[in-house]
Parts: sequence; structure tokens; C-alpha cells
Amino acid sequence: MWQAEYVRGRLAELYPQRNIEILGMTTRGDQILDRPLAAIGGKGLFIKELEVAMQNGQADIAVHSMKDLPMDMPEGFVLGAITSRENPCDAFVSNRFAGLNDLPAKAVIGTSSLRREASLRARYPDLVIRSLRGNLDTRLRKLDAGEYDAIILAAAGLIRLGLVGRIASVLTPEQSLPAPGQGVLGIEVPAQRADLIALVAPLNDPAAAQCVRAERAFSRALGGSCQLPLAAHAMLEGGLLWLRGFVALPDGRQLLAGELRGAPDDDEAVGRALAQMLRDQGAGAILDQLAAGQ
Ligand SMILES: NCc1[nH]cc(CCC(=O)O)c1CC(=O)O
Repeated sequence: MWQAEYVRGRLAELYPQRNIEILGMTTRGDQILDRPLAAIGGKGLFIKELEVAMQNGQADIAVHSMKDLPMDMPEGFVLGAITSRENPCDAFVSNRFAGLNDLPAKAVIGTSSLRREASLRARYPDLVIRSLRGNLDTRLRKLDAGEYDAIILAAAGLIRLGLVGRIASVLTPEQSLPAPGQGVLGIEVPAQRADLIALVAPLNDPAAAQCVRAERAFSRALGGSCQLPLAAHAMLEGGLLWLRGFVALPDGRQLLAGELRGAPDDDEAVGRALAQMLRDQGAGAILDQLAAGQ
């Protein structure tokens, strides 16, 4: 709802004469909270219901976290705009500890993200990882109830909801490499609606869009989905696009990471090239093991 309200506000500034309404919806991804996303599976867990609303004419556009969008947009819909990026990093949230490096062995960490789990297990093998789902309030309540010593959340969600005070420390990309698209919103529009595509175009942030395209191309080239422990994070630095990524097994015993710099205009090619680099280093064996385990 924050994300929809933010986009509504930006559009209202651009088009003060228009009446822009929010149609609040929940999706399967919001409703099924007792299982990890990877176990519910399926593409478009957070977007299908919104696309049906657009097809039925109940809604004109849909606002998503780019992180929740499947790597290939469904037939008939396009991303009209990719917004500027909020802090893309993961946040360490704890009432007792300042950061990952301060945790004692056997400390209990809450996360249901395969990416966070793999990266924690690879770098901090003494921690205990327990499942944690639900919206932000639910997750924070479970932390406060003492079920976990610390939890890992996207910094962006906490910042947007005015909960920045709950962040004990922002994790560096070395400690927890973010998910493709983390911290960025995508505006989905029916492909036929040239009028709406033109309307939302000013909300596109070209630099953020290049970074997210590189991250998503990397993920797409490795068959990325919420079942695959995969991270990708790009930034523009010194006129170049710098992309870092990894694929891993959830137990963290294999984690293959790499990085590549390229021209920002070659965003998707940089993403594909980094994926190929990891394949050359044996990522295929990780992907095969994951496929065999399902
Ligand atoms: N999968 C849930 C999800 N999708 C986007 C965000 C955070 C906001 C963002 O990344 O833009 C979150 C919550 C989290 O990971 O803590």
C-alpha cells in the first residue's frame, strides 16, 4: 500500500487534473504466510491477481516491488516505468545485537529467503536459521516476542514504513548481497495501453532501470525464481555498471560468486555475461542439484 500510495502521489503531482484512485488488493503471496515463498512456488505469486484486475478493467496500472516480479513479464503486460532506488541492501534487525559479526554461535536468525539463508550459512556457519514470513509488522512482532535473536529484512521496506529506527545495521553487499530489483518499484501496464505507458514514463529512473535490467538479465540467464538462492546487485560507478552476483545451494556449502563491469547501456548483456562466467565456473552443477532436489 505504501508503494501504491507513493506512485499515486508522484502521478498526482504530474497530473493534478486527474483523479487517481488506489484499488487495494491482496495476492496469494500475501495470503499464504505459513510456508516459505520457495515452497509455494509458481511464477507471479504477487502479481497475478493484479493482472486479472487490469484485464477486467478494474485497474489501469499495477505497482510492484521489482524484487517480486518474475524475470519474464507475462504476455500482454510491460513494465512502463522502473522507479528510483531506495536503499537496496538487507538490514540486520535485532533488539540485542548490533550486527552479524556480534552474534554468538548458535544465535537464531529469522529469514525465509533462500538467498539470505545460503549467504548466511556460507559466511556464518555457526548461526541457526529459522523460517520467518508475514508482513513487516508480523516479522517484527515475532522478533520482539523473542523467537529470534535477529532477523534480516530489506532495508527499503523498513525505511518506507518509517521504521528506520529498527535497523541495527545495514548489511554490506559483502555480508548479504541483495536480490535482483531490491529497493525498486516497477509499474506494470497492459502492453496495448500506449496512453498509460506514456503517462507513467516520467516515473522511470534510467540509472535504476539499467541496474535492475542487468540484475534481472543475470537472474533470467540462470533460470532465477524464488526457488533459486540467487543474488544480484548492480551500481553505476565511474561511468561503468558494476554487477555482482551469486548462485548457491540453500545450505551454503556451495556458493559461486562473481562480478563484472561493463557499459551501462549494455545492461542486459553484462547480466548475461556474468551468468555465463558463473556457468563456466560450474554454476550448472548447482542448478542441476537444485533441480534434482525438487
Ligand atoms: N519478498 C518480499 C519483499 N518484496 C520486497 C520487499 C522489500 C521492499 C523492496 O525490496 O523493494 C520484501 C520484504 C523483504 O524482503 O524484507
